[in-house]
Amino acid sequence: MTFDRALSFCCHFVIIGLIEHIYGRNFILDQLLCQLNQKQLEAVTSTEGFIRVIAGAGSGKTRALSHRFAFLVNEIGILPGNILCVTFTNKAANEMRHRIHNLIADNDTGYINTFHGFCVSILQEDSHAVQYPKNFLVLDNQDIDSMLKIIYEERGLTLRHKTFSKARDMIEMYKLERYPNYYLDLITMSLDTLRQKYLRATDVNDIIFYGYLYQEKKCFGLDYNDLLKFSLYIFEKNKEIRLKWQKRLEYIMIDEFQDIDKIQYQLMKVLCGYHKNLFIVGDPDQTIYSWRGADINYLLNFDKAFPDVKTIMMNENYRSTPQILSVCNSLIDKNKNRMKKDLLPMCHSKNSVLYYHGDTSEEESDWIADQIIKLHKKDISYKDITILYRAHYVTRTLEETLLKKKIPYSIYSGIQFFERMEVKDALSYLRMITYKDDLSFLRIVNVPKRNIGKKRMEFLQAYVNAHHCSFYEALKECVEDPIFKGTDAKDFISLIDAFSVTYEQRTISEVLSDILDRSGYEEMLRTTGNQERLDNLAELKQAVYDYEISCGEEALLPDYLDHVALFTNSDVTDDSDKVKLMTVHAAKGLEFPHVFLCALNEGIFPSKKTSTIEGMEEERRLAFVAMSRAMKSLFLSESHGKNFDGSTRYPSRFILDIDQKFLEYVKKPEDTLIAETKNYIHYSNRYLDGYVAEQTFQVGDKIIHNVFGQGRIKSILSDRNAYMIKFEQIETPRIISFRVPIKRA
Ligand SMILES: Nc1ncnc2c1ncn2[C@@H]1O[C@H](COP(=O)(O)OP(=O)(O)OP(=O)(O)O)[C@@H](O)[C@H]1O
Repeated sequence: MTFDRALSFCCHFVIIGLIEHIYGRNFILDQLLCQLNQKQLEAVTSTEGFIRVIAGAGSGKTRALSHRFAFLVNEIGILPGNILCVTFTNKAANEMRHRIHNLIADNDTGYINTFHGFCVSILQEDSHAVQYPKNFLVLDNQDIDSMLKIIYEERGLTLRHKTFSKARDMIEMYKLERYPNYYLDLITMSLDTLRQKYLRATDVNDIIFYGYLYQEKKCFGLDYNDLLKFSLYIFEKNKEIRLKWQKRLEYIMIDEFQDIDKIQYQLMKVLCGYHKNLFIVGDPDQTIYSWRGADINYLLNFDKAFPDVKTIMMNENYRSTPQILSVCNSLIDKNKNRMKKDLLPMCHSKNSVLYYHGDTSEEESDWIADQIIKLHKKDISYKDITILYRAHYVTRTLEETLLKKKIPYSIYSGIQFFERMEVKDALSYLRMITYKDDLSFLRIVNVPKRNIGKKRMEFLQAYVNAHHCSFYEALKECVEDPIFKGTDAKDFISLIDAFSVTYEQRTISEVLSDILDRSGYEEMLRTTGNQERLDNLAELKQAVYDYEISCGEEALLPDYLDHVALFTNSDVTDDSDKVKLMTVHAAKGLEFPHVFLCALNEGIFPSKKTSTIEGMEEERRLAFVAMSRAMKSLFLSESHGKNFDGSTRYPSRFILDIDQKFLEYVKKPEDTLIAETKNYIHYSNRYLDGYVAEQTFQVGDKIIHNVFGQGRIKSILSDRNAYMIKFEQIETPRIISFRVPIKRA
């Protein structure tokens, strides 16, 4: 949080206090509730039992959730610590926390977190039930890669066997599908037995998988899957702990319920088992994570799974203009498998949705840039403009154009902020002070250089293996050995030990600045003249400071480290005046005044990886999510040319799906291109799994085939979706798929 924001919070609390003093509590309640429409009001005040809100995009779900929290606290008198509010991302959790802060004027905002983040809270309190220490490590991708490095070196594997990113995916798949009970190995096996299992493995995947489990257990590290599995396991095995959490969580609210997966659903079911107060909000049209296990049926069948469910529908949209909503409604209406609902506009405007077809991608980028310049001339800030796309690779031409036309922009992604070398190093120093774990040790013991190179590390590794201790313990025990003569090992130990003793009495930001200074890390960056890295460290310090302000007294270093391990790049916001570029997935749950959705081409959006009918519907939902982010204006564009694989680029079917009367064509594709596109879509649809071609003819009908000419249907092979046809010009009959167009003769 910036200083300005902190100040505005304080002012807000003072003002609430004053109003309460002058006008009394009912005035505050009226203020709280008068910001809501009828349906929102119903959602906010229906506190008991199982409530499902099916809400359209921009209909104020987030507003309803935050006001409901405030109503429970301010009106009913529930303590914030007895409410759990689950959001989809950390960014959304932060946003919700701020909003609730504003509404309840209380520092304690209870549990507002993602499922993973909430599991960290469970385990911080109860990991003893699985013999894990309270200070377990939450692992992120870089930690996993460091572990893979150790395994690869130990077992002679190379990236040719498997890249780290494929290995990570494989581990996740093994945990979810192949060995769903893997966590029992972590919990019940001794470290030695786990190591034996790893050493006995011969298959590459098994070596990596068991090597990883061994490494995880060795440092008491838990990845995202483990956090959920461990929590569920504890609840299953330990009735007392389960009851404690169930009793504590008097009210549970879950946002973005359309994207919940099986294990999150199981956890939620356990948690609401005592008070039975569960409030869920979701939009079936915004399910975009099926590929990661999300299942829309949990939302649709909620009323069958729980007793006396009250369902509230919210369709009044406060975000977008009527024109934008007509485009969104008309697009999503083309999905067959959906609960029909239209978004109703509450805003007024005359701006049309513009569509531009470029002959080349340069032309498309030029048009976008020119539109941005026009908006900017009308006093619209760059930061109110966002360019969305399906996949990162389309941004190259766009970036070149923005640079050329001197339009400032920032991309939400690339290397993730918390994965940048200097940020990871700084966090490793903090972790070293707190946990003294091997991963952090290996990362920073020789950064900056302390003359502890390969030979000395091998020496330490041998000591660790022989004495079953950590690297840090090994270094401390061997520091007087002649091999460490001429190194800065002693200074390193004094530094870490000194900070370990004092960090609990200091603020995290103080510890961070001090360790970066005294370790010589910042000095190292200064001497190499790396300003960008220094700027990133400054940004990290600001992030730590924001965390301290929003968490109050709870802000301890171990909490911060757990919090930060759950972060992704989309959680870092850049508030400077720049156009934002991001993928549609990253834009989920956000809104922007002016939106450009570019590269709307077949093979890009919908993605060429789409291989099923359901997948195609998910792509359409994704396009719907993209368009429904726009508040005041929406610009759609695409361009002709060739794809990477040499295939022709056609305009996306999603443009054709939209009722053309809702689009204003700035430059329209030629009629022939539109005809070709329709033809392409027609044919490519038939290759999607789940495509059911209809049987349109009966036995005996005379038909004409494009190539074989006239013929007569002899029989219908329903099980194979095909006809047996005797063609006049061919002697023997042929089996012809329903997929192929055949005309009646
Ligand atoms: N009752 C209301 N009156 C006026 N404005 C409202 C009302 N409810 C919500 N809004 C405004 O509408 C916009 C959308 O609200 P919100 O972000 O809560 O929607 P959402 O349902 O969470 O959206 P999505 O699912 O598309 O991410 C916000 O700018 C919000 O301030």
